[in-house]
Parts: sequence; structure tokens; C-alpha cells
Amino acid sequence: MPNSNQDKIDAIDRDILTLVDQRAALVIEDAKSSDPSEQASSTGPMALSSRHIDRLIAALGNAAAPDVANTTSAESKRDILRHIASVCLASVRPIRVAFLGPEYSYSHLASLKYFGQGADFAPLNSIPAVFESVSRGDLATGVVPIENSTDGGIVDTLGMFVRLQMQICGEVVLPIHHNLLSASPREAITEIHSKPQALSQCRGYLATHFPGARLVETTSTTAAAKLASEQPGVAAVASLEAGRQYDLEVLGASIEDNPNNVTRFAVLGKDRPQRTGDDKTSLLFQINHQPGTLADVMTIFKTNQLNMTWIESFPCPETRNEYLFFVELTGHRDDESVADAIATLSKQTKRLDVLGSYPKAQHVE
Ligand SMILES: O=C(O)C(=O)C[C@]1(C(=O)O)C=C[C@@H](O)C=C1
Repeated sequence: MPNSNQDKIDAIDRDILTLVDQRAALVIEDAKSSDPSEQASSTGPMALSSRHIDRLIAALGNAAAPDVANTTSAESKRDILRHIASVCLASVRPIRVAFLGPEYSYSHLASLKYFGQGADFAPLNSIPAVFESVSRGDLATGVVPIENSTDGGIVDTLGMFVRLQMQICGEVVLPIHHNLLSASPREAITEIHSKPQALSQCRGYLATHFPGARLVETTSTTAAAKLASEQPGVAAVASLEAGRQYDLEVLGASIEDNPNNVTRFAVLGKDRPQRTGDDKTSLLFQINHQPGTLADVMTIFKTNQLNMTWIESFPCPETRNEYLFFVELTGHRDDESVADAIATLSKQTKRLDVLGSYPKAQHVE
């Protein structure tokens, strides 16, 4: 059936493309006139654009164009604008982003959420490989899971921060909805494969519905999905996108035990984002193994009225019975209170790494 509105739709598409080109030209002009430190930034501009887009969508509410039915969701509008922003930024400076692959892992979805589809994505086969490629400078930036709301700190990531000098220049918070995916029917499933964290986030569901299945750990959820497409009797716990990629049936949707399951990802890189007024600072420190030292450190945060958003201990690789601590707090290292706390902390710790100050993730959808 011919579409009677097709000519009008074509005209609108042409207008959209003209506007995208105009937008890209403005971004290029701004990049040329910005100071050299901002020009070198690979992660900052997209974070800033996302922030502006979020504000714009929030301000528009549900009344984008009064004369037109408001049929597009705020989420779709946000996705469209983020994609356009990312494509415009890529015309100034292509961004290469390392993540734990293969594609459609949650790390890939988090990278897409942060950088948009205009970035160039490089799937690597482990979290340490992501750290090493950014540290060597092979890739400008990388995205790694750092904390899950069900399971806590991601050990591979925390261990790499302990081993390697690495900066955090952003964060992404992604709701994680796991799915049981297979090319085989439900009754034929004998093995369920996934990354340990994903299996753990679904342990109640798996124990109830597949008590006899063997749980097998893989390097990522998508690696499990790929295997499930190749081996009969194997199911994977992975994203819907991974299931689509490998043509798998969904045997169970949203099987995470906690419906509010979210994972926070750190954006790694050499950028040093400027203060926005709504920032976080990540610290890694080691203290003497003596009574009261951790309490003394907490007092520094209290005195400076700093709100801690995360604390996690990690066994010190060199010294048995000693621990390193990861702490995140609200505020930027350029804020007086944070700068004061860091200066005092440096006198009371055996090791102190300021991992970075960066804009707080805006929303969870
Ligand atoms: O395997 C993936 O898909 C990942 O991106 C890793 C990872 C993790 O290790 O936490 C990320 C988010 C989920 O919590 C489960 C798996």
C-alpha cells in the first residue's frame, strides 16, 4: 500500500539531516576555538553533551511540540539526541573505546549509553586487557564494571586499580536485566554458562528453575551466549541484545533475583574532567594496620562534611591481613573540602591514589 504521507516524511528527513550537518559544523567550530586541554579530551565532550541533553529532555517534559501528538517517549528522544551528539563529536575527533566483549556484553551496552553509537568500539577479552590497552595508550578510553548492587565490587576491576595507575574520568549506571537464552528447548538444558557475577545475580532463579543444571563460568555474558548458540543443551545468562545477535530463544526474561539490579561502570582515561557542581571523587588508600586508623580516616571525611557514596575493602596483594580501601564521595577534587580531605589523608595513609573526579551519573532508567 503506497504511503500517502511519504513525500512529507522525506521532506522532514531531509530537514533533520540538514540540521544534523548544521549541528556538526557548530561542534567543529567550538572545538577549534576551545583551549588545547579540552581539545585533547576524549571522554569529556560526550559527558557534557549527555548532561545538556538530559536537562533539555527534563525541561521539555511531555510537551515537546504543542501542535503535534507527543507520541515519542522521553527515552527515545534522549537516545536520538545522544546518537546525534555522538556522531557530531566523532566528526571532530573519533573516539576509540575498549570494553569487555564480545559485542552486546553489558559493558558494551554501558559504553553505548555513555559514548553513543558514533564512537568506535573495541571489544577485548578481559577486564585486565581493557586496563592495559588504556594504560599503554593504545585506546583513549575504556569502560569497566566497578560495582553491582547485588554483588558489590567487581574483583577483576578493583584488582587492576591496585596494580596499575589508572584514572576514572566518568561513570555509567546501567540497570541489568538478565535473560536465560538458548538454542535448545528448556527441558534439554543441562549446563548454564555466564560470567560469575551474572550467575550470582540470578542464583535464586537458577536454583528454583534449573536445580539440576551445571553452572559454568565464562569470561563474559556474551561469550556464554556465543557458546549457547554452538552447543546443544547449553543456556546462557546474558542480555537480550546478545540473544538476538546469536539467534537464541528467550527461555526466561528478567531473571535477576533483585528487580532493581544495577551495575556501575567506570570510564577509564587520561582526561581530567572539570568541576560541574555535581561530581564524585574516587580514592584508593592503604592505612597502617593499627587500632583506630580507619576510624581516623572516616573522621577526616566527617570533619570536611563529605558524603561517602561507597566503601569497599580489598586484600592487599603484598601484605597478608592488610587491606586497601576504595572510597567514593560526593564532590570534586577542586572543591575546597575535598582538597583539604585529600591533603590530610595523604599524611595518614601508606598509599593514596586519587583515582579521579568526574560528573556523577545522571539517571537510571
Ligand atoms: O559480562 C558482561 O556482559 C559484562 O559486561 C560484565 C558484567 C560484570 O562483570 O559485572 C557487567 C554487568 C553485570 O553485572 C554482569 C556482568
